[in-house]
Amino acid sequence: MDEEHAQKLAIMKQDMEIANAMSNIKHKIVVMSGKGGVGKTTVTIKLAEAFKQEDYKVCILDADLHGPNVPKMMNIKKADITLTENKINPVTKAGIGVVSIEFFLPSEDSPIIWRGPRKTGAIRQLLADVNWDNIDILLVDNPPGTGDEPLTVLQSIPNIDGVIIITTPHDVSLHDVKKCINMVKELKIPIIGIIENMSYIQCPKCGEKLFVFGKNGGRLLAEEFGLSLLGRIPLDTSMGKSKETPTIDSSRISENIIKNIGIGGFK
Ligand SMILES: Nc1ncnc2c1ncn2[C@@H]1O[C@H](COP(=O)(O)OP(=O)(O)OP(=O)(O)O)[C@@H](O)[C@H]1O
Repeated sequence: MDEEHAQKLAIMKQDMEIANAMSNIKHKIVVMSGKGGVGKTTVTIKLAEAFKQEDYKVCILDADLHGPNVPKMMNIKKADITLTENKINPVTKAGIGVVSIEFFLPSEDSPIIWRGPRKTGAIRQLLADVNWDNIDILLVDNPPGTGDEPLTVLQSIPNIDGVIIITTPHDVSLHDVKKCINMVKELKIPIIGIIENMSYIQCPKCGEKLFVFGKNGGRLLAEEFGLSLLGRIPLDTSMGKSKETPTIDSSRISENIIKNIGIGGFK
């Protein structure tokens, strides 16, 4: 057998291992953005909390190898990794399961200096080697953009229910997110909808909404692609050192997602 053939066989074998490992997850949702810093991780965590509030068993996969921020934002200081039948168990925090590459780095400041194949290999190995049992909703925090790692996530996870696209009203974010939408469309994966983060600032005194980064960008984007705008999240101006994530009410958005992908009837 030549090397190319052997490689193809190894990929097929791993595909089967991934499909098998993930077969009991009821719903798989991937959260994506065109560029970094728009609040993808924040929204992922807030959605997980909202789903948990509704008694769904939720797990987050932090697939962002270069900036695995989920543990920090969820205040997971030291993750004690346990195994069941040689599979990694998600670390549970506040009733939410978390799997992050950061758990396997020597320290939280250790960078990943790997080239493409090693990174995609690490993502696929995590998918195959985690104990994904007993999960109603898996939320995947995908790295930003349309490169190797987000593509690996989309191509390796079988039967993704859909992708949630995060943007801010800034022109650059709206511009970059279009590429992301087109990539998901090309892969024929459903898009659940768009969430516009940092949409406006609400005056604490009079309640007036100030659209400092532009108005209606998310809505126009949704219209252009025939997608639904799942919600708009204001900028929390009280973000500071005292808290890891902004105060956001994402319950309405999670309800929209549940409606859009027909989750319900199980818990
Ligand atoms: N609605 C909001 N109000 C205030 N601050 C916010 C809001 N959303 C996100 N942030 C803050 O913006 C910063 C970037 O958010 P986050 O890390 O979630 O973005 P990201 O898209 O996941 O970034 P990356 O992909 O580059 O890791 C964080 O400090 C986060 O607390």
